[in-house]
Amino acid sequence: MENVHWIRQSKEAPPERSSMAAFGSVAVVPFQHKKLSSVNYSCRYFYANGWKKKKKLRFQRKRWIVSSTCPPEETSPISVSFTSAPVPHLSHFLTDLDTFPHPFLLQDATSYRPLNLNFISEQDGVINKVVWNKQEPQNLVVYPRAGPRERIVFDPKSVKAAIVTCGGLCPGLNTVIRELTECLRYQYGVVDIFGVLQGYRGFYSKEWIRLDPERVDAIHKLGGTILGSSRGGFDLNKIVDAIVQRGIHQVYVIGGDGTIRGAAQLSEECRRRKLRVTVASIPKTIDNDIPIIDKSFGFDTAVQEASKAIDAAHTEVSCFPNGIGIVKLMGRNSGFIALYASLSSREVDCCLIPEVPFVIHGRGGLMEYVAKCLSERGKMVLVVAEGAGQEYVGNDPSVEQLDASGNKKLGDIGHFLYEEIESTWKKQGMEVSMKYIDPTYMIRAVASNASDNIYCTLLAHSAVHGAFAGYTGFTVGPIHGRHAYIPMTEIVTAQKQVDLRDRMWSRLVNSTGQPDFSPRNIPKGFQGPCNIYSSPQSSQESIL
Ligand SMILES: Nc1ncnc2c1ncn2[C@@H]1O[C@H](COP(=O)(O)OP(=O)(O)O)[C@@H](O)[C@H]1O
Ligand SMILES: O=P(O)(O)OC[C@H]1O[C@](O)(COP(=O)(O)O)[C@@H](O)[C@@H]1O
Ligand SMILES: [Mg+2]
Repeated sequence: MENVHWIRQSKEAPPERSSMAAFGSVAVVPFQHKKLSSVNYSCRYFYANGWKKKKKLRFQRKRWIVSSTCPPEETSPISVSFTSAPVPHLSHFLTDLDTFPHPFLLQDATSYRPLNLNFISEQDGVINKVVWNKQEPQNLVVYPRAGPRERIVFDPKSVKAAIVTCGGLCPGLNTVIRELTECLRYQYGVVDIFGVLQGYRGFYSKEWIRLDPERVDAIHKLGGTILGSSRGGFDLNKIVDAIVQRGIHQVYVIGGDGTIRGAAQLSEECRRRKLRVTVASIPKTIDNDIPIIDKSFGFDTAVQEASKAIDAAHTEVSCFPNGIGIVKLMGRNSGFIALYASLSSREVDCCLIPEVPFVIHGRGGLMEYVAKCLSERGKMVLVVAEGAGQEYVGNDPSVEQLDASGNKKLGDIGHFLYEEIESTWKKQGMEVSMKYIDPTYMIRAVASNASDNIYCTLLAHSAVHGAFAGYTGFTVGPIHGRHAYIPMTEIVTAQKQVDLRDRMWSRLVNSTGQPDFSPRNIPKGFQGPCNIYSSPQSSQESIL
């Protein structure tokens, strides 16, 4: 049974470049053929007829091969089904949708042209999963692959586009604005490109500005957004009215989860009014909490900047007796920045994130670990995400405080830990050198680094291609490295958080050496935030 191969049999040969979504539910059955063992193929779809080794595969004509060898004991069929992601499209509600050739195809096109004119077909897809267990049935989702289409639904010369940035700052905002403008002008020939100032409220309360390649030429070198941003101010009807009044066809919204919730409503309202308007979003947030996509732009840069703060903390604590450095980083509900910056620096002894509750005092708690670090190394670097340990510092839940966008205002866990650690050791007459670093806005108010710049370029270009293809209510982003169009409604249903079962979190714990401070791991009698002196069992515990 050594040369077992998995063959996906299909009665009808699928047409050239057919989308996997079109195949429906399939059974995968094992097939044995010794000659195949010499053929080097992997987990891709191959069209047997198209293979060079025709002789060897003669018997397999008009069949699809799924993967190479599989363990001999697995012989039962696996059920694999494909569902197409329901990305809204103008053709769903506009019956008279004309199409036009892509400007790349026009002989007189002066715009940028890809050398090989590699257009993306509507049948091309990106699957949501690349790692699977061969014994488990698979329900795969296929998203339309991002990229230029041969036929587009707007005459580029008549298109008016608007760009807006909303929510908190993020490295790369200006690069996205620049590349939207450049792609619209140079790849499609769009002349009327407008920048909406100060976020959503700017649609109806501010003058818009004109954007062109000259104006945006050097902005990718700047932090922030040349358009300005804001929280709050989302007024659906006023915004759509402004879009109609100014004759806008394409709206590009750059923002995070809140912004995309608003953009989904804009797209829906345009559909309801039967407007020939597409709404595209480019997902932004340093928190990296957007689901489905691999990561959000600006995250890499933020991690890089956060690592500098950690380095500074480490230098400080290394030079003073019993140095304890606390670095507070952004991350409202997700601890990705804290996790990745800690992992990259390798000098962090403890990383606290919103996803992991922690006990401070008592056996197995944070203070016990601080004592251990000081006695073993004479120093400690602690990184805390702003959303961690909110049960200790959260405001009165009966009067929940929200910002203008409806986001919960957080208590200051950084200062709380600073004071708690300092006072615990002071009580014992022990000298500790406390250092507190809060680089909050410094990690996001910078220009994007090189890799984020490239990433922003791809996101912006993909968004423009998607809008010209007629998609609306979509977000763009890479899924396992390939850019795809994703319905906004899917993006806003969940927030991505650090998966504690994932090996990345294990790597962090291995790197810091921190124990599990979560309440379930603490012996009874030592739980809760304020039980510092309850049931002391040794002199060591009594100070914790
Ligand atoms: N549920 C929502 N529906 C409509 N608009 C929203 C919603 N949540 C937030 N917004 C708007 O989106 C913009 C940015 O939201 P915010 O949460 O501040 O930042 P981010 O988009 O980065 O998450 C704000 O103008 C806000 O009013
Ligand atoms: O002080 P501000 O501007 O409200 O921003 C603080 C928040 O912005 C963020 O950087 C990103 O949040 P958004 O993605 O919602 O913009 C959070 O990490 C942080 O809590
Ligand atoms: Mg947000």
